[in-house]
Amino acid sequence: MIVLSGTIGAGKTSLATLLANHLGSEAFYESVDDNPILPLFYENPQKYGFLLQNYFLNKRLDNIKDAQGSALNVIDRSIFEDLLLFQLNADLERATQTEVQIYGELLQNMMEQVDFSDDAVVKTPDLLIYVNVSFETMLGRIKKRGRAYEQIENDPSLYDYYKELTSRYHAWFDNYSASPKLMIEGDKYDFVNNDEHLNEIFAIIDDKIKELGIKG
Ligand SMILES: Nc1ncnc2c1ncn2[C@@H]1O[C@H](COP(=O)(O)OP(=O)(O)OP(=O)(O)O)[C@@H](O)[C@H]1O
Repeated sequence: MIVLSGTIGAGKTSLATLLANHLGSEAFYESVDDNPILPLFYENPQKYGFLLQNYFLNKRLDNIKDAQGSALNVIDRSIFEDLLLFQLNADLERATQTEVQIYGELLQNMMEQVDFSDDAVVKTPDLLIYVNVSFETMLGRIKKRGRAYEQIENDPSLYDYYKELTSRYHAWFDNYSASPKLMIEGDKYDFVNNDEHLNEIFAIIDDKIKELGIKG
């Protein structure tokens, strides 16, 4: 299983589709627009933060189970980043540190590999790909995509939230050690609109898959 990671608007969902197509595997998505908690969370993070994390945890585990068929299947967002977002929310007093602790322990427990039979669900990715985009690119994408609850015009406090999120993402990726990892420069390669860039990205990922011996 290949999992994508990166901040809001990094291009994970698009890359998941393109990459799965390229690898002849399947992509699995966390549908953002159907998420009933997300708009509530943006409106009242204190009230809905913990519920949102539990919602995501459940959905991401579903994705991991669904993606078991092939090591080349692609998931559009890793389960590991949620703790980063939740910790940020707690540090901004939109959730409590106790909630983060309980959530973190639950996550750890759920991710533990307890079944060693041949058909056990393998929860750790074969490869994590981080799409690194700058703060400016992130803001541009959020604006262009236009999801109402993500817009800074509707809630100016989101500017600081997004800024802090961007800087924490870099540290998160540096510290990530649950699986092999690869960083892609999302500012440099416009893989959504430029086929040449897309092919360059594919070549980088193909090399890594070969080096790691990942087979479908
Ligand atoms: N654990 C979380 N806690 C709080 N908000 C979250 C969490 N995970 C995702 N979100 C929010 O959900 C929305 C979707 O984020 P996500 O990065 O998964 O998708 P995306 O923005 O469509 O990414 P891409 O454009 O790279 O496909 C964003 O508003 C993000 O802030």
